[in-house]
Amino acid sequence: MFKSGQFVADHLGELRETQVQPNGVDLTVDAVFEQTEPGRIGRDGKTVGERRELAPEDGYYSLPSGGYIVRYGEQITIPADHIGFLYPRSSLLRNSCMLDTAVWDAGYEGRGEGLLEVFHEIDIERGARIAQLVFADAAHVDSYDGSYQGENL
Ligand SMILES: O=c1ccn([C@H]2C[C@H](O)[C@@H](COP(=O)(O)OP(=O)(O)OP(=O)(O)O)O2)c(=O)[nH]1
Repeated sequence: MFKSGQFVADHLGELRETQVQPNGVDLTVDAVFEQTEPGRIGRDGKTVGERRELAPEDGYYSLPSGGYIVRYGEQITIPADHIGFLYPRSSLLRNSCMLDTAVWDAGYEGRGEGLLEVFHEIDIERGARIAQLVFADAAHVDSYDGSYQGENL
């Protein structure tokens, strides 16, 4: 079963009232990066490629078509017995953009990241809402203890 937006809000850091939605919590964009060097994914390990942080102009990121890594502004905790899913705000889709996300594991804590795909140039204000995080009940073996634990805190 999916949880209410208020339940999700109770597991996040400081939020604006407008971020709490009926079924989840809207996440904001805190930083945008462009990858500059290749990463590497092997059978036993991985590295994340170098990236450079973009500077907003007058508070806005003007993004030409391409792929960007975004860091969310909220401090996230995925509680035990739950799993998190993140969806793009539909206004992104309606503007020819997409946010790609992975599984948010029980026990994860941090300020996570996602891949913003821009198919048509868009202006996004730093701090604007771009995604919605929802929680569902989930059975799990152990809790998240990977290399991204505690990231960006
Ligand atoms: O879109 C997403 C999805 C998840 N996460 C966070 C929460 C998740 O629990 C953690 C690790 O994700 P995953 O398990 O997919 O990472 P991995 O590539 O398997 O690395 P590791 O084995 O170090 O965890 O990253 C994000 O920041 N963005």
